[in-house]
Amino acid sequence: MVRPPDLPVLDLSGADSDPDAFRSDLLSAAHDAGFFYLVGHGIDTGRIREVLDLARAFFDLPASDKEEISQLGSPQFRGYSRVGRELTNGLVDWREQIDIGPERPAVSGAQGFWNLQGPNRWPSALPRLRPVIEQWSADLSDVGLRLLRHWAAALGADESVFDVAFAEAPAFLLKLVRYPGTAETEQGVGAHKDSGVLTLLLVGEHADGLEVETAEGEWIDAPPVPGAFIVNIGELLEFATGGYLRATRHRVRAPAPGSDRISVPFFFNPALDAQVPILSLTPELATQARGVEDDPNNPIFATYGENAWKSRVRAHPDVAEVHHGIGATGRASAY
Ligand SMILES: O=C(O)CCC(=O)C(=O)O
Ligand SMILES: [Fe+2]
Repeated sequence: MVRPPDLPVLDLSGADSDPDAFRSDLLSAAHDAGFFYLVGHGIDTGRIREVLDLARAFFDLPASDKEEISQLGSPQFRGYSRVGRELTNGLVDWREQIDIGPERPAVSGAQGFWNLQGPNRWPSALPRLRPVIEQWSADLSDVGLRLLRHWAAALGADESVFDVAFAEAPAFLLKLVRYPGTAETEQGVGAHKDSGVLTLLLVGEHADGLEVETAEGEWIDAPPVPGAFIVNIGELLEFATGGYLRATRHRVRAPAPGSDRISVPFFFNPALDAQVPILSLTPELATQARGVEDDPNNPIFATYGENAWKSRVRAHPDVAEVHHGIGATGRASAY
């Protein structure tokens, strides 16, 4: 039995025939909860199944096949990290994962966030992964851009106001994630906001454990809805709208021993050197904007790459140290 979610469900297939209704729902979903389910997105269930099956197949591989693409071998933070190698709020996240980005050459002599550009690491034991994920990333980027255009229009801006930031070399990030069951910790991934623009999250069947913080500071469950993506706002969209759209904190509870959770988050992000435009809201919307959250432990940078560099270095201090000589900051911080 699928539990009805506490979060809104939006249907993108209705957006062309009745954009006004869709936009108004989109605006309130992203203003209030900052999290919603998206159906009618046009990605068929066979492809969703294939991506989840490939993720499962990867995590079932022997450790040596997974370590072949260890993230420790990538200055760009790409590849596999086993349980124990990632931190949120200074604590270990109980998950293993592959990080994948756009396939581009590394920048020679790169400084700062330009170190995030470079090649992926693909497992030789699972050759089908690369073509499937490359197509998936292209298709989810289209869905992401459609949503952004509806948001722009709903906020009273030109529909294409965000396009330029994504037009050349958008720097998406995709993860295949597995949270093994454990009695050792409750932290699958600790509470955080996503650092980009928006996230399209695919979760496996029965993949419980995602929790979302409400505006009142309570935590509610976001259970899986078959065929739907879970969508949430990233810090840059909060920034672009003076806090009218909410980058909602969320976390994943570690599964009970004997079970696990598979998820495939797709972070739709602009070019590393892009600044997302700050929108001038209509007076009515402006009165409801809450301002960008001012958290001294988690400054939000206007340039996407700086925001991404902040979160990658914090999440993977081992890669930061080995490749970039950055020591652990030791301070509690968002993801
Ligand atoms: O695994 C999930 O369901 C959510 C993961 C997440 O929030 C993240 O990686 O940013
Ligand atoms: Fe997240």
